[in-house]
Amino acid sequence: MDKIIVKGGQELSGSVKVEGSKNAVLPILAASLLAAEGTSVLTNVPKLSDVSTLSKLLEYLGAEVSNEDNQVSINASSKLSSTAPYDLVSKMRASMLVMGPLLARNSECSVAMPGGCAIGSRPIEQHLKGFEKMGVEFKNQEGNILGKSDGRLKAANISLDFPSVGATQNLMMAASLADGTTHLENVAMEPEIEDLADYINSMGGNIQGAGTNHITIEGVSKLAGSRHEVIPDRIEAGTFMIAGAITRSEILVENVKTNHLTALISKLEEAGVQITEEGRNVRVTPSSHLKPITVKTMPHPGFPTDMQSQMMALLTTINGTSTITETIFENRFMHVNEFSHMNADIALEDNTAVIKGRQLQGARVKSTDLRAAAALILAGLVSEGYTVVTELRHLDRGYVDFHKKLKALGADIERTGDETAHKSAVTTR
Ligand SMILES: CC(=O)N[C@H]1[C@@H](OP(=O)(O)OP(=O)(O)OC[C@H]2O[C@@H](n3ccc(=O)[nH]c3=O)[C@H](O)[C@@H]2O)O[C@H](CO)[C@@H](O)[C@@H]1O
Ligand SMILES: C=C(OP(=O)(O)O)C(=O)O
Repeated sequence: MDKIIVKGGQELSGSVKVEGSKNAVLPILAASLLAAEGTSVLTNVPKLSDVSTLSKLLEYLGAEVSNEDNQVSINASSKLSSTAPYDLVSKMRASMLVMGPLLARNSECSVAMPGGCAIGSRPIEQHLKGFEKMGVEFKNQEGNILGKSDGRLKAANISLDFPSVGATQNLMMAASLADGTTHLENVAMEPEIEDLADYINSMGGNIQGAGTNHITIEGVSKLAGSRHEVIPDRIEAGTFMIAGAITRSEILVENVKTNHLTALISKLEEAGVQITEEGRNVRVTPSSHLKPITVKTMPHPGFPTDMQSQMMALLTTINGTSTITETIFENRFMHVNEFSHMNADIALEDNTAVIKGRQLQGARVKSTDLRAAAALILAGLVSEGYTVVTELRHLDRGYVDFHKKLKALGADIERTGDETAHKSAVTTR
């Protein structure tokens, strides 16, 4: 079994470069299906397992996809299949994002329901209700959602019950080829929504207001492939900022858009970490005595749920009592149990974690989701002794060469399938 072994206690130094954003590129890959002519060339694409999974799904649906270094080219000009099968959809929930493009191109889709996942049940009724307003009828058939409209989708006025990122993206994609002007209200305002709108507009679409809570989409009759550079990954950037903070080390994080990270930066500053913008880079300079803080996850521009577990890792090391309240996902505290194996003092009160800082101890822990994987590794950087982190398939969904980047910063970290050399030093459970 693949595992990462970290020996705690090393100071970090130097710089680390952030990749293109996973959560931006996944909807953009799905949106490439909207182009009935031409080839899209996406650059700054991170080499992640989620990108390969979605590329396979696009190929299954009939697109030609080629990958070279950090560039992916997609030609979706052939007639597309409308069926997204369970084995591909179940690997990654973002596969649901092909619904909008398929309904727009084919007036039908059949997408397997992937069910819940480790962080919650993650229903998609906001997507379906929006599509229904655009003229789609749905039925469930043996675990698949079948959607069908009578010809071209119709523009609609849709107000989401809450700002779902995926529903905003799916409806934006569908509306971009619909008949008329769609108004989407109470939508998500994440930077990845703006990046998707920029890509669709570069294909010939007409989307205004992305990044605000009201998006207007004038449907066009066709879209064509285009070239687009994916924005930097704000969550990977934030994860490395916490790597500097947790090790009390000064590091430079390269390729960061600080305006995508305002909530995280202000919480780090409140805790005593100095964040200095240097052109496209960010210098992280923690003070030696960090202070406890209160954090609450919120839709953007609030504190991102995807940084919650990494922030928890940091707070377990700060003297005093901090709290984190999770408001986005119903079950995104699975890592608390893993942190407690590392001697962390965390009590759960409903959706709030009360964290009292103390010295962490190395232990054998398992990644419970993608961000938890990174958070446990961060905790391992400052634990006494060795930490072994397993279930790395989660990490590989969202981080490119995570252990190599930390090693280059000075961490004592290996990734291996053989832990025998370290077994005696590691607390097993
Ligand atoms: C690939 C991608 O970009 N994933 C991100 C996206 O996920 P995703 O797009 O799935 O997140 P949503 O904003 O849709 O979901 C937020 C919450 O709303 C619930 N919900 C959502 C839709 C719906 O129809 N009904 C419903 O109840 C979900 O279960 C969840 O509890 O935004 C999340 C919130 O910032 C991030 O954590 C994920 O990293
Ligand atoms: C929850 C995440 O991703 P996904 O929505 O793809 O599961 C994440 O990136 O932290």
